[in-house]
Amino acid sequence: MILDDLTAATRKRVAKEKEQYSIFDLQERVAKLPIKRDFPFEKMLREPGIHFICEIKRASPSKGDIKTKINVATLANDYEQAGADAISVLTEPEYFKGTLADLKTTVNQVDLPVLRKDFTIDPYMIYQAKLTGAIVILLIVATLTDEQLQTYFDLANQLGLSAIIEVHNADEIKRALKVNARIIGVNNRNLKNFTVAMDTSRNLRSLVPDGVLFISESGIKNHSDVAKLERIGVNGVLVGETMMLANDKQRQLADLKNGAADD
Ligand SMILES: O=C(O)c1ccccc1NCC(=O)[C@H](O)[C@H](O)COP(=O)(O)O
Repeated sequence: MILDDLTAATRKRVAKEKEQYSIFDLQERVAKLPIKRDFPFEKMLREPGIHFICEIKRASPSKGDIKTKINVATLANDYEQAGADAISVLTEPEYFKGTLADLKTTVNQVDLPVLRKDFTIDPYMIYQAKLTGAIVILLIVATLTDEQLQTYFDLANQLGLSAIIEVHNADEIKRALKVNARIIGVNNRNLKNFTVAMDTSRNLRSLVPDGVLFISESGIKNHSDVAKLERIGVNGVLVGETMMLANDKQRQLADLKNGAADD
C-alpha cells in the first residue's frame, strides 16, 4: 500500500536527518522564534468565498514526473501574482521530488500562507516546518494513531501553526473531530488505487460541522469542478497538477475561478 511505503520512506529520512541535528537542537532554535497564535491561514479561509491553495509538485506516485525542471522562486512568485490565496509545497523527496529548500525558497519569496505538505509522522517534522517559516502543516489521519494525532495537533497549536487534518472517509472525520480539528481536508484521491472522485468531498461535506473549515484536495481540473465544490460550501481547494502543468498560471487560475472564455 502506497501510504505504508510513503511513511516508511519518511521514517528513514527523518532518522537520517536526526543524525545531523537532534530534536533538541531544533527545539532550542524554535524556542528563540516569536510565536503568534493568530492563525492567518484560518482567518483567510474564513473570509467568504472559495480560496485557492496552489501546490508546488514536481512529481507524484500516481503520475510520476509532472514538471521537474522548475525554478521554485519564480513559480511561487507566479502563483502569488496569479491570485493564489496560499501555497502548498511538497517536501517529500523520494516520491514527490520535493525538498525543505523548496519550502524555504517559497516562504522567502511570497507574502502568502505556506503549507508544508509532507507525511508528518514525527514531531521533528513539525519543528522543521516552524523553523523553515511554514505556517501550516498536514496531518493525515490514515497514517497516525489517535494519540499521535492529538500530540502533533497540540504541538502545532503550541508553535502557532495551523494543521490541515486530512481524511478520506466518515470514520476518519470522526477521529479528526475528536481532536477538535479546525481545518479538515478531504482528499478526493484514493491513496490505495489512486482513483480520484470529487464525490468524496460531496459525500463527506455534511459530516463536517459548521465552524470547521473544509478543504477539498486533489483532482481539480476546471471551473466545473470548482463550481460543484463551491455549491457544497467548501472553504478552499488544493490544486497541484493542473496548476503545475499550466504555462500561464494567471490564466489557469482565472479559468478555475471563472471558467475559460471558450467554456
Ligand atoms: O498525488 C499523488 O499521487 C499522491 C499519492 C499518494 C499520496 C499523496 C498524493 N498526493 C498529495 C496530494 O494530496 C496532492 O498533491 C494534492 O491534493 C493536489 O492534488 P492534484 O491537484 O491532483 O495534483
